[in-house]
Amino acid sequence: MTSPSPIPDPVTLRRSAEAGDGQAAHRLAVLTAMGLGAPQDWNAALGLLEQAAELGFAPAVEQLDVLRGRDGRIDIATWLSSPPPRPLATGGAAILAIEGFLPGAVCEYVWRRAERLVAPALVYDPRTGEGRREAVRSNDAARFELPEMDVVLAVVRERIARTAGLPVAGLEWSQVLRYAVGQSFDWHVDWLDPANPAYAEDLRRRGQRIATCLVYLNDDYEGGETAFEADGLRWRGRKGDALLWANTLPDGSVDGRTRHAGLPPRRGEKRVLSQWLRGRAPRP
Ligand SMILES: O=C(O)CCC(=O)C(=O)O
Ligand SMILES: [Fe+2]
Repeated sequence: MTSPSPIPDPVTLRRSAEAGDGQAAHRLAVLTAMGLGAPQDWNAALGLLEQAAELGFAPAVEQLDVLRGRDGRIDIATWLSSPPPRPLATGGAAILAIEGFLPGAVCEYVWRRAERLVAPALVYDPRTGEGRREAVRSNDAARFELPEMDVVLAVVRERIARTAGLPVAGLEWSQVLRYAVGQSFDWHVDWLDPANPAYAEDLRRRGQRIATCLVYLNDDYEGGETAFEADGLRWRGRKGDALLWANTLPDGSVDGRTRHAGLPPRRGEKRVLSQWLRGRAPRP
């Protein structure tokens, strides 16, 4: 699940950045965008990203290219707001589609970042606190923990949090899932079973996984829908569309109708960003 990655010291990073270290400027931009170890400040984060690019740190140049509009400016207010969600008919479960959630260039960027990190997807084992391989998931996954984070991903996470109306500090590390033909994510729920004592400590510390957001990074495949028990719903987005659903009911209890699966593509490769959202920031 989310092993704590130590937060680098912002003071040391700033010193290194001032001494001409572009990578340090980029790390500081990420922390500032995420509000980790430093107050969250998007304008300061973008300034640091520009500094990193000027210092020759190539990943910063690539991110600025993704974020800049035609006029060369970065409109952060627009980046952090999303098109309105549309409820899908699902017999009461809160499952929303958001068409055009991310521009195609961001989908391509996220996949370029994920491509080098994907490995067989693991299932969380509460006994060990680690992931283990299981037949339920035959797909591959990449997880962006803090050392892998960048400013574009921080923008995407903030946009997801704001759309869901949940604090960004409650987001787990973002993952990208890749399904080759025939690979699937079998029927499952995303919430942690409160009746299973093995999850008690995680639930106390981090709270329930109350929402899930998927962003479809491509659409040149056949099959591969996300299927829900609720209403027999089967949905797949176009490139850049998102699916957002609540795993819990308004009273906080888990919603069994949100059982779902990532069905196998029949042709082509499916790529999706998967974001699990807790309802609050972790406690110590
Ligand atoms: O890929 C899909 O359609 C489903 C993914 C999923 O269930 C998850 O990430 O929790
Ligand atoms: Fe899921």
